[in-house]
Amino acid sequence: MTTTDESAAASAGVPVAASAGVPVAASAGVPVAASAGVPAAVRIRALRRSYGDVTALDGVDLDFAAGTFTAVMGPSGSGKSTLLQCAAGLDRPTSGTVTVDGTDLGGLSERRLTLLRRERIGFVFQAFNLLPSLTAAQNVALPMRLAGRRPSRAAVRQALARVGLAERAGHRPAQLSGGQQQRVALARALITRPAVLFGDEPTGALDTTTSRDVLALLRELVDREGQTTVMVTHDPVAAAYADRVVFLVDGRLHGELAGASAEGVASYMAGLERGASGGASVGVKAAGSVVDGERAAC
Ligand SMILES: Nc1ncnc2c1ncn2[C@@H]1O[C@H](COP(=O)(O)OP(=O)(O)OP(=O)(O)O)[C@@H](O)[C@H]1O
Repeated sequence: MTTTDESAAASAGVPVAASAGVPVAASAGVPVAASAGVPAAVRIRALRRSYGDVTALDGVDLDFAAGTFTAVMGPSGSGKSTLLQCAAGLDRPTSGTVTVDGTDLGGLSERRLTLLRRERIGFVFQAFNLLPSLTAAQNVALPMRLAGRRPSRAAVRQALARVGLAERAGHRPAQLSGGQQQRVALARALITRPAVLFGDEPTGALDTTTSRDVLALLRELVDREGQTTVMVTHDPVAAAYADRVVFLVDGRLHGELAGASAEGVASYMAGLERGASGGASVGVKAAGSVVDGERAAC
């Protein structure tokens, strides 16, 4: 199987994670949404991931509440992609637990983990990873076909309709714009109705306007269908589409903002880049509010 095939297969069904463990003033370490009685689609506890001498994740506790949209930010090398890969079952933690939709990934054999990834987790990448020789419909159906299943035409059509591409089913990637190609990748990730959709810089290869269109679609999928979504991004404007932004620094959770504006996210990031004390604080509940600077000294 080629790398592209593997990516396509991996993107066919995904789980996610959520935030907890960040010192949040009003909820004492409980994620904002979870504290409001929303179950966690992804639960991460004491997550560590080392690569030789490099500690990419250093004890992360986080919940991603069902039906919410979370952005993960932080300086380069802070562990964002590693967090997503571990939460999506694409990488194995050195220690700690990841629970997706009630299943502890650490207890699964490789085969069962692969099955869970296909059925319960969706993943989209910066690169769209579509097979150029296949039509949009065939690309959407590919992961299920690789899993030995044949999705109905109606299911494929519906998946494309959910991302606004019902009329493009017969087009090949080269006949589609970048934004449309990412929408096909989204349809492919969502066809199994995953418990969690993960995106690693899903708009990183798109121009500003197209990027906003894709972000608006992600937001709509959360609002309309309750699609739990977790996205790594470097872009404060992108992060502002999320309900919640969590910040990693040196493999640790540094803080979070709820309902933040792009300016609020940019300000927090600027604080981190100045050396942590500037904008570091933890936001809770009220839209755009920043409450409690407890981790500011990290
Ligand atoms: N497979 C690997 N082997 C060795 N080190 C790795 C591996 N994957 C990640 N790392 C290291 O772990 C740390 C975290 O990497 P990660 O890619 O998760 O960071 P990131 O926040 O996503 O960075 P960026 O924003 O630059 O993409 C880095 O120091 C990185 O070099």
